[in-house]
Amino acid sequence: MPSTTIQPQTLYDKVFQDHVVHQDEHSALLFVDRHLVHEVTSPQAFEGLKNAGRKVRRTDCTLATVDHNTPTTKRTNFTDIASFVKADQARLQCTTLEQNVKDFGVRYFGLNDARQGIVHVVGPEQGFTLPGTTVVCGDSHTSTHGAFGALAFGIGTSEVEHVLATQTIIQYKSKNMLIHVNGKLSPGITSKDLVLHIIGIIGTAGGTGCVLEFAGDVISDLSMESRMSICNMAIEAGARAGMIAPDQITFDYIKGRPLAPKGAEWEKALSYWKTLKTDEGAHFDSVVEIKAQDIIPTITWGTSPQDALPINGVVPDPENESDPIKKAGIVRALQYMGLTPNTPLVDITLDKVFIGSCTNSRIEDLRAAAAVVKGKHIASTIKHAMIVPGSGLVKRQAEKEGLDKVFEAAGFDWREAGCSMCLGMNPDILDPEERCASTSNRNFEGRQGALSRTHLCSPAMAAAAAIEGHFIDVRKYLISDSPQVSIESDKKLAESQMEEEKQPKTPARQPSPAAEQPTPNSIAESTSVAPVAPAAPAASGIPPFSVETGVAAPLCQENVDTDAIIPKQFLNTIKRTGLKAGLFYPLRFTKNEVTGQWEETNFVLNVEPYTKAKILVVAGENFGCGSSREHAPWALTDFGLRCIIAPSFGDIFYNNSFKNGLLPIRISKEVIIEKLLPVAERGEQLSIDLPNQQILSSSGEVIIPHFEIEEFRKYCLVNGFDDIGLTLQKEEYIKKYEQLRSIKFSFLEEDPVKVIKPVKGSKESPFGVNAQDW
Ligand SMILES: CC(C)[C@H](C(=O)O)[C@@H](O)C(=O)O
Ligand code: SF4
Repeated sequence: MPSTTIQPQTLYDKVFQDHVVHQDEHSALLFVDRHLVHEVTSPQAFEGLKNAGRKVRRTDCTLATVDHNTPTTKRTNFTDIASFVKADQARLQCTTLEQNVKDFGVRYFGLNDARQGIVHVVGPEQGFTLPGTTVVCGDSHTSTHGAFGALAFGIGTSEVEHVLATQTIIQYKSKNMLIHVNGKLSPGITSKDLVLHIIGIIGTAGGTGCVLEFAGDVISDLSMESRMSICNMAIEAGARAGMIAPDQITFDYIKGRPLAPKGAEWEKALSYWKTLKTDEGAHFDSVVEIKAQDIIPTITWGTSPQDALPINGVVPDPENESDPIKKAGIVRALQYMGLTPNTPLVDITLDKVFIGSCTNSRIEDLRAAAAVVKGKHIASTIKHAMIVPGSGLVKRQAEKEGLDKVFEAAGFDWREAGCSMCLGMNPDILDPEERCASTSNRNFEGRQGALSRTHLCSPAMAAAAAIEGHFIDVRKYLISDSPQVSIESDKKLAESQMEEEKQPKTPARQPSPAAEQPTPNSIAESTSVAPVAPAAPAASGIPPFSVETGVAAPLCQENVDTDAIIPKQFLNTIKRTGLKAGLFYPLRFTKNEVTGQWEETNFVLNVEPYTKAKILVVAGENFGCGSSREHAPWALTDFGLRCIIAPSFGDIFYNNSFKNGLLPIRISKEVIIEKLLPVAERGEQLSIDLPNQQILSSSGEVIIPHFEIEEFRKYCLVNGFDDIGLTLQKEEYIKKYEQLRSIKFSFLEEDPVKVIKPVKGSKESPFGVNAQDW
C-alpha cells in the first residue's frame, strides 16, 4: 500500500508541485504564471506562432520590453524606435517586437515608457514577479526572480514559442542543493561579493542539474535587491534556478507595487506565500556551507565567473595547477586578459568602468556606488565610466535622490536604462584589449566587445576602482573618508512609484460555475486525472535523429560558454538560419596584429577532416554554459553538427539542443578521454545510434554500449516531433489547471493589462499601453 505520510518538501518541490498540469513517468508539464519577453530571443518564436496560426494563450501572463540592444543615450528627442535605433539588425529586432506585441496583444513597455528597462529589473519592480510563481523568459538571468521564492529560469526561443502557445513548459525535476550562508557579512561586503565567492568555491558547473536554495542568517538579513543579485548569478553556477524563501522583507517589497495583488486577494496571497519555505527535515541532494566571515571584497581575474578571488589575492600561476586541461585554461585566460601570474589584484589598472546590468543596476546599487564617489573624481586614466540604471523608474528615483548629480560631478556618464555594456549588443562596448571593472555577471571572452577584458565586482568596488584607476579594497575607502548619501528606504521607493501608478482594483477572473473549490494540494492531483484530449497530429518541426555517422572532432576545453559558441554580434537576427559564420568565432578567428584583419586559426573545426564534422567530442565539463541563446544550437547545426558528446552541459543549452535536432550526450570525462577522444584525434568517424543508445566506431565496433537519455526527449528526437504539437494534445489538462488556478491562486488572475493606466504626463502608445512622456 502506498504510504500516506506527507514527506517534508523543499521550497523548490513545493512550487514545482503546485504548477504540475500533467505528470508522466519522466517529465512534467508545468503551468507558467509569468512570461517576460524581450527583443532578442522572441522574433523567431512569434514567427513560429504566426506560421502555425497560433495565438498567445495568456496575454495577461506575458510582459514584454526592449532592453538588450537599445541605445542608452538621451531620449529627449525620441519619436519612435525605428528612428532611434541606428544599427540595422538591432532596429529590426526592436521593430519586430513592437509589431509582434501589437499583433498578439501583449503588454509592452517601450522606450517612451518610464517602466522600460532590463526585463529582470522590470518584472520585480512592477510586482509582476510574485512568490510561488513560475517565471520564465528567453534569457538565462531569469534566475533573478527566484529571490522572491519563485521558480524562475531561462528558456530558449523554441520554449518561448511553446510558452506563448500553451502557457506551459515541459520540465524534468532538478536536484535540490542548499547553499547555507552562516554568520554575518562584515561591513562593506555585499551580496555580489558573496555570490562571486560562492561561485569561486563551487565552480560554474557546481550547480549543474540543481535548483539552488540560498538560506541562512546572512540571506535572511539581505534586502530584496541584494537577494536578486545573488539569484541572478545562480545561472553562473550552472544551476537551473536559484531560490530564496519569501519572508517579511519580500512581502514588504511587493506590497503596493502596481501589479501586486490588492485587498482581500493580498491577504489570500500572503497566507499562501507564508507556506513557501523548506520543511524541517526536507532532503537536499547536496549542501554547501559558506562562512560569511571568510568573505572580503571579491573580483574576477579571468574569463569565467568562477575565476573569483578576494581582493587581497594575486593573479593565479598556472604552474600550480596539475590538471592539464585546467592548466591550459588558465594559460589561455591569462593571455586573453593580458595578466602576469602573481600580480596583486590591487595592481590591476583599468580603462573603463561599467555600473549596470540585471545583477547590479537597482537603486540600492546606485546608492552604494554614489556613497563611494561622492565628493571625488574618477582617475584621469579612466577613459569612460558609465552608470546605466536598470529601468526608467530606477533612473527617475536616483534623480529624485540627486544621485545623478553625484555621479556627474565625479565624472561618470549618466545613461538611460538597458543592458548596455553588460554584453554590448548596443553601441556601448569596450575597444579591443580595454580593461573594465564591471558590475555585470559574465566575464567571458569578447563579452563586452571583441577582445575586451572584463573584471566582475560589486558596485562599490567598481566605483572605488573608477576613482583610483585600479582595483582597491573598498573597505578602506568607505571607512576612511566617504560620506554616505542619504538613503530612502525600499518601502518609500515602492510608494513613490505607486503614487504615479496607483491602480483601481479590477475583479479577479470568474471561476467557471462548475469548478469545485480545490483543497491546498489538489491542483496536481485533479489535473493528473483529467481526460486526455483526442490526439491531434504532432507538428513535425525538427530533423529526426536515428543513426548518424560522421567525422568526430575533438575539443579539449572546459566551460565552453554560449558566448564563445556564438558571440553577441551574431544574435541580432530574426532568423534561425545562417549562423554558421559566427560559430566559435573567438576560437576560429584571430586578429592579425600587423594587418588588423581577422584570420582563421588552427581551431579544430578549421582543419581537415573536421571541417565536415558531424560530431563534437568535448573532453571538458560544462559545455554550453551561460546565456540561453538558442543561436548556439542553431549555429552548431548550421555548421553540420548533429551530436555533441561532453561530460556535462549547461542546462539551457542541453534543452535547446533537443529542440533543434542536435543530440547532446553526457559521458564521463574519463571515458571520453579514454575511448572517444583518441578516435576523434585520429580524424575517424563515429556512429551515434540513438534508438539503441550506443556509440560505435566506423567499423561497427561498439565503443560505448549504453548512454543515458531521457525517454521523452529520445522519443521526440527519433520521430522529429516538436513539443508544441505534443503539448497541445494535453489541452484538457491545461484548461483544467487554469480553472483550478483561477480559484486557488485567484490573486494571480487580475488582468494587469486592464489595470495599467496612463502615468502622469503620459500619452497613449500605439500598443495599447501607456507611454511616459520623456
Ligand atoms: C541575449 C540573451 C539570450 C542572453 C542570455 O540568455 O543571458 C543575454 O541576456 C546574456 O546575458 O548573455
Ligand atoms: S545579463 Fe546583461 S545582457 Fe543579459 S539580461 Fe542581464 S543585463 Fe541584459
